[in-house]
Parts: sequence; structure tokens; C-alpha cells
Amino acid sequence: MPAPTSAPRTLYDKVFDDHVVYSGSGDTLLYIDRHLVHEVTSPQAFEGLRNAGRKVRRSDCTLVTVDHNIPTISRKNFKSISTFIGEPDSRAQCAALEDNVKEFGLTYFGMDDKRQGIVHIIGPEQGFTLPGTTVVCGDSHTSTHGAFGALAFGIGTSEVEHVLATQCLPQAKSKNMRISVEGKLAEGVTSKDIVLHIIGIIGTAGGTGCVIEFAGSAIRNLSMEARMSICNMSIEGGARAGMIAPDEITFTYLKGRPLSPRDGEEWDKAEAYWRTLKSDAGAKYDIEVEIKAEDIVPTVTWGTSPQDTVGIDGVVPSPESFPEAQRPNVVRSLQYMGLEPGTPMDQVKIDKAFLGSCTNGRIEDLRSAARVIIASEKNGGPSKVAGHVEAMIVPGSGLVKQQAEAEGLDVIFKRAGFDWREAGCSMCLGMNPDQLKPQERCASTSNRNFEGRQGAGGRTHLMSPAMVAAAALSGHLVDVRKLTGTHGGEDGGLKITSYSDYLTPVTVPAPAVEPTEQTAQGQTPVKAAAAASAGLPKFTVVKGFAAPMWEANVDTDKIIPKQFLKTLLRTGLGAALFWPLRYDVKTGEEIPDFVLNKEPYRHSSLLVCTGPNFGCGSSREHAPWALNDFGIRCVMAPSFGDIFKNNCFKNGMLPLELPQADLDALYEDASAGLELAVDLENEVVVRPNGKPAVPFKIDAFRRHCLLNGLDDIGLTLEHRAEIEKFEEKRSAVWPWLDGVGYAKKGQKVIAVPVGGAKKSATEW
Ligand SMILES: CC(C)[C@H](C(=O)O)[C@@H](O)C(=O)O
Ligand code: SF4
Repeated sequence: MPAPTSAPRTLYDKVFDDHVVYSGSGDTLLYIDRHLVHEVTSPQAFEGLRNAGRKVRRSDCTLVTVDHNIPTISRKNFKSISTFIGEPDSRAQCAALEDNVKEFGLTYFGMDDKRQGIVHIIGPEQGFTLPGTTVVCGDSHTSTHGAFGALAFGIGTSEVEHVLATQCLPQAKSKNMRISVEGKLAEGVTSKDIVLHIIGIIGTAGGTGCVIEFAGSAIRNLSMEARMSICNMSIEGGARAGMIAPDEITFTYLKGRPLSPRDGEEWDKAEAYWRTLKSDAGAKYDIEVEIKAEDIVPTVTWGTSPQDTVGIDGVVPSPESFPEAQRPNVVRSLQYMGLEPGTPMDQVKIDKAFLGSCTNGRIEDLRSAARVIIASEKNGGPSKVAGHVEAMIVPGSGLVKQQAEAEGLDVIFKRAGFDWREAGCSMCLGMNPDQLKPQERCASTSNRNFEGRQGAGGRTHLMSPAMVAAAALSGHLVDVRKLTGTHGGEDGGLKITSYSDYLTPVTVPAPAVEPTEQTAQGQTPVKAAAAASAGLPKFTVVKGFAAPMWEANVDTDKIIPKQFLKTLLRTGLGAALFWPLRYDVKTGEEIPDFVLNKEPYRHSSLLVCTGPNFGCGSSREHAPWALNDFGIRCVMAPSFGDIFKNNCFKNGMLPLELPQADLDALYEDASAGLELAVDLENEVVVRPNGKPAVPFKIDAFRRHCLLNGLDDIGLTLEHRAEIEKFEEKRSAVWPWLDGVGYAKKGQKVIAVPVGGAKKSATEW
């Protein structure tokens, strides 16, 4: 551990420092307290463990569920995944997860368990997510958990394997960014509007390389649910993570949760530590953004990037209102969205409404939508979902559903014509049967409006749960305040009446299951023989044609869309690389103009993109796998999405950041069909015809690993002694972090009943 410094530190600095296992010339090795696992990004990781003969180091700190692939229809007749999930690839992925949790002995909330839900909803709900912890998941929206003052970030599948095997991750320190939102929110404005407004200002690359701390009075006044919605979308702002300092609101939320520290001495000790988790006065931030709460109005998106935001009182923008370089993107977005510049946003008609996802699938989100329905009815507005609209409400977890039903919210929704579903990711991503049809337009509480995100050709407008409810009732996007009235009041007029005026709220009884002690340490010793590196192809010189691209913010949904994430393999994705740009959605034919469909670029081994933020969005390692499988081993761009960049390194690929002028020159060479050579040994890109080479510098440790094809799990395991020492200290200083789980004392892990044969002893 480094000696604590006396210089003022940020919240992020503090949590980072408290998890340093080892700090050498390369990356720092960080200890990971909590690992959440879902079915999409884990099969190849478990396979990797199996192949290397490795075990899961801390099953007591690992929590697993299914969420992305599962249907959200009634589970009344649920017997098993294999009979319930119709789509073969989805079924296979979920079945693989169930086999893996059995084989590796992990705590799993399956479809017959009320605690199942979207991975980012269940962690906080269970008290698995705690202040001051490091939390990871093979999923970009792991940033959600930062709402508790945790350092929580998305990782790729290779890193999932790394954490399973070692409970550690090599990490470089990110920059500190603070976004302060001061003042009082206007009526009808919610945390979703805050975060959409922020992303509209900073852009989807605004937080690249940073951990954002959200601060200011408007943030401090938010509930935990609202804070989670904000941190959730830090990733849409390009950041590695978002954090909010824990306070009384956090402690009250956590008290009594199944995996929270136990009341009494343990809780007191934990709370005393948590109270130290705030930025010191005078702490330095690399970037500061200040936002006035009163400037924020109910906000919606008009385009195909989360930064394409506009107030509901605004109009669809025209390409001319953007800097010239951005215009082609804007034109493409408008075309995709089927929108005419100048159209008032509140005249945009919708076909579907979706309330759910890890951004807004929590109980408060459902309450907020229910209030709008009641208020509208009271004010003589629409009380039923518009005739041409299909609207669905998908609780984020079985427990959210149970709570909502206890409060009678389901009755309000069903009476108004909303479809009331079971927990899952649902239409946020459309990896399951809930999807938009081509050109269908959806008002959605999710977090991404990328092309094809909710279904091929589907059109997504992001907004708050209150705004989605209002749009569903009105049949078009609308200012929620038109339905609720503008009565003022503490929560922006949305509490003009309460659902409880209609129905008696019932509180769901506290969980019966107590967290129990568990033999965490040493239960999964790593065999020395197994620690040997699995090895990667060496990266020395890669020479060949370079595909030229100019687009900004090429997101991973574009590199490899959701329908290809159901594979259990790392290979075979090359044919689907850039699917939405490469093939016609309707006919499946190649689009002749797309670069990879032209000669000589069908044989590219390099890619030059002049637009920034390549690989932003989701954590899917499928993106570098697809590039690799196609034959592209190096992407050159001005900047990269953080998780994508890491994922490339983990696959022996080089994401090369270069200055704009150099990229422009390389783009020209590439466009002329000339070959380039990336020479890592000498750190130069060699250009054709004797043109001056482009020099570059990459981190020495990364370079060493690439040149030698080193698998960094093996490298981490060389620090076994330091890891064990850290674990000893962790048990002494933060004892509440050990032995979480649902096992009875003496039992190593819970036996998970897969397929509903018998109820888990831990069901509550
Ligand atoms: C499937 C997963 C890799 C992905 C993510 O990382 O975000 C998904 O949750 C998403 O929202 O796109
Ligand atoms: S963003 Fe959507 S798909 Fe991704 S984890 Fe959240 S709900 Fe699931």
C-alpha cells in the first residue's frame, strides 16, 4: 500500500488508494470488492478459467444473474430456462451461465428467484453494492453503483476472467472530473433530465479518461434511485465511472439490506468509514463543469447519440446549426430517425413506450410514472395509453415488481392500458423478444438511442419515466407538465397527487435471510501450475491495407450489434463486423459504398478513423473480437472509449491514439489504397513511398505485453503474496466486505437450484 498522502484527495482518489494491492512500473493492481456477472459477457471468461484450470478466487464477492436475454412475459409456467426461452442462442447463453455457476459454485439469482433482475438493480437492492467498494461487471452501466460512493466500472470479458481468477485488475489512474449541479430543479425535472442535459453539454466523449464526481446541492437532494440514474449514464458521457459521495440518504437506503453490514458494531464501523468518503477541501480536479439546476427542462433526444438532446419545448435541429465537421453525422441521424428539422419536439408521434432498464427500472421510476397517470386523469387529461401506442412497463427486478404490486402501481398501469411485465433488460437492448420493428418510434427510459439499439431500424427517444408515461398517454412526445399541471412543490409538481390517495401502499416485509458468515478466504486456492499464461498472438509489426473511416463516436453497437452478442465463442464475428453500416437492414445485401465492402479494404489489417471516441458505449468485447476476426489488429483514432481500449489490449490488439494531423495524413494514404505498417518495436507507423513515418508512444507496460503476447492474468498471479496480504488487511479493516453471500455458516456457497426444481434456502 502506498503511504497515505497528506495532499487533499478526491473521493475517487481515496477509494482508488484504498484498493491498491501492488504498484509497480506498469499498471497498478487494484483489489475488486464486488463482481457482478451476467450471461452475455461471461461464457468466454468461464471457458478461459476452465481451460487454464483456474477457479473463482472469491465466490463470496461474486453475484450472478440473468437479465439481457430473458423474455419478460409472465413466468407463471416457468419450469426451466431450457423450456422457457424460445430463441436458441439466448437459451444457450443462459443455460451456459447456469452450468457455470454450478461448476464454479457461485451465488445466482435465476428466473425462479424473486431477487433476479437487471444486474445493476439487484446489486444495490441487496446491499451488495456498498460505499467505498470497487465494483466491476462485464457491462458498461456498472457506473450505476457509483451512486453509493463506490468506484464502479464496466469491464470486458477478458477482464471478467481476470477478476474471477484473481479478484484484482491492473488499472491505470483516471483523471478527476467534477460536475456540480447547483440550485433547485424546476417543476417536472427529474434526475434523468439532469443527466441528459449534462451529456448534451459535455458530449459523449466529454468524460473520456475520467471518473466523474457528481456534486452540488441539486445532486445532494436526490434520492438513491435518482442518483443511480445519473451515475448509470456517466458512461454515455464517456467516463469510466461516476461517483457521488455517500451521505445520510445513502446510509438510510442501505440499512437492513440483506448484504449490508449488520446492525450494531459492524454497521457503526462501516458508517464511520463511509463518512470519510468525500472529497477533501482543496482537492484538485482535472476538469470542472458547473451547471445551474434551473437551466434544466424536461429533456429528450432527437438523434442517434445520447448527446443529441433538446428540451421538450425545442425543435428538431437543422444540420446547419452544427459545426461543419459534424453535419454528415447529423444528416445521417435525422434520416435514420425520420425527422424534419424545425419540427417541434412535442409534435413527434410515437408508436411505443418503454419504461424500464437499469437507468429507470426502479421503484421510484415506477411511482413517478404512476403519478403522471393519476395526475393527468385528475386534470381532465388522457387517462389511457393512446390508441395507436403500445406501452410496456418492465420492473428492473423481481423485488421492484413485488414492491410495485404491493403498492398497487400495477393496477394503475394496467387500468391505463400499459403492459405489466417481468424483470429483465427487455427493450433497452432487444436481445430478447421485446423489440421495435423497423421505423417504429419509441419513447424510452433507457440510456442508449444508437441505431438499431431497440430493434433493427427502430427509433429511440430517451427521456425520464414521467415523460415516457406522458408520451404514452398523449401518443406523442409532450411536456409532462402539460398533463400534471404546474403546481410547484418540492419535487417539481409531479407529486400533485399521490398514488397513495388511491391505493393503500403496503411495505414489503424486510428480508428474512440474514447475511451469514462464510469461509471466504482460501476457499479457491489458485494452483501454481494453472497460473501459467495462456498467451496471446504477439504484436510486432502489422502491415497491410488500412480501412479509412471519418465518423465520430463510432459506438460498439455499430461495430457489432446486439444480435451477435449471443455467441459463446470469441471467434466467428468477422462477418458481422460493422453490420449496420455494412449490410442493408432489409435485404441483408452488402452496401457497396461501405469501405469494408470495397477492394482492397476487404483485406484490411488496420483501420484509420479520423473521428474521435472510437468504440464508445457498451463494454462488449465482441467489438474487438469482431475486428480481430475480420483481420484488423490495430485501430488508429484521435481517442477511444475507455473500455474498448482496454478490451483491445486484452486481445493482443493495438488501439493507437494519434494526433489529428497524423491521422489525416494516414487517412489519405489509406484512402489511396496504399499499405501502412504499424511497427510497435520501433513505435512508428511506416507510410508508403518513402513518406515520413508517424512516430507514436504507448505505455511501456502495455507495449511489453503486446510485443511478448503476455496474458496478464498470469502476470497478476505473480503477485499472489501481495494479494493475500491485502486480503488480510481488508478482513481486519473492512470486515463487512468478507463472507457476504447467502450461505449458512460453514457452507461455502449456496447451492443454486437451477430450473426451479427446489426453492433456494435463501429465497425471500
Ligand atoms: C451486453 C453488454 C456488454 C452491454 C453493455 O456493456 O453495456 C449492454 O448491457 C448494453 O447496454 O449495451
Ligand atoms: S443498459 Fe440496458 S441492456 Fe445494458 S444492462 Fe442496462 S438494461 Fe441491460
